[in-house]
Amino acid sequence: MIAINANFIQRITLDWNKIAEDSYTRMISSLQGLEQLDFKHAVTFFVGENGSGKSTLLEAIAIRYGFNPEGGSRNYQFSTYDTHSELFNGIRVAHGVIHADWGYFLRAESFYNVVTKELEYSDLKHPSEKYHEKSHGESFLALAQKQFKPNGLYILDEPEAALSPQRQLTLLAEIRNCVEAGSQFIIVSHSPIILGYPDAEIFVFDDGKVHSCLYEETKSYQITEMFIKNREQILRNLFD
Ligand SMILES: Nc1ncnc2c1ncn2[C@@H]1O[C@H](COP(=O)(O)OP(=O)(O)OP(=O)(O)O)[C@@H](O)[C@H]1O
Repeated sequence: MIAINANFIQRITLDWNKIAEDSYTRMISSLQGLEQLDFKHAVTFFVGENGSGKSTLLEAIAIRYGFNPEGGSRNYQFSTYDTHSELFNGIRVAHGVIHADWGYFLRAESFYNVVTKELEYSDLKHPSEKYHEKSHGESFLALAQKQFKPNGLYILDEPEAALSPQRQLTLLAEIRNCVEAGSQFIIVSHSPIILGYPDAEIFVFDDGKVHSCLYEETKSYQITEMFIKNREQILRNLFD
């Protein structure tokens, strides 16, 4: 039986002719040979070393899909500090037959600005959730729980940054509920807990290319496992 791909974003293609010659994105080795990426699973992860280009590509996809570079729903239009790359100029998104009812771009790094905007956008009909009156992790999870809806497209950049391991598990359950209700997620993560989501495709941005790998092959899994099993020896080697 052929599985039907019900994703809202099914494929991205990258036309480097549309990217400026002096763009720093041309220097990111994992992206240099990238022409196409297929999204066949409801949950796709981008993993890899710091600086390997994950957020640059995630952000370009989000902007091309119509999200504000700093995050929020597609209704959010603001800019606190313009740092996004022009990679989105070269991106083409192949949409599925069905369009998403809702969507949210959630970034750990600009979360403060988004919840400040949520307060500014609030009115009597749409009261603020007052995220600033909660802790970082409480507010991050509360925002996710409020915004995750059926048939939505969710782009998350390092959602674990604010979350305790316990709350990362809660986030996994929220993602599961949402996926079962027809949603799609594209997530950058370093967390061995978040990456443990079943039936996901994991794209690694290391070794000068973007390529698929298994959960157990990720550095996040391997280094965490090695550390927990050999903590004393690893620390001795590290400190000596
Ligand atoms: N505004 C910018 N100007 C110049 N170079 C940039 C800019 N933003 C990012 N870079 C460079 O692009 C590369 C990829 O950055 P990116 O943020 O995509 O990495 P990442 O894989 O998401 O890393 P991390 O895991 O640390 O978040 C890095 O080497 C970074 O220094």
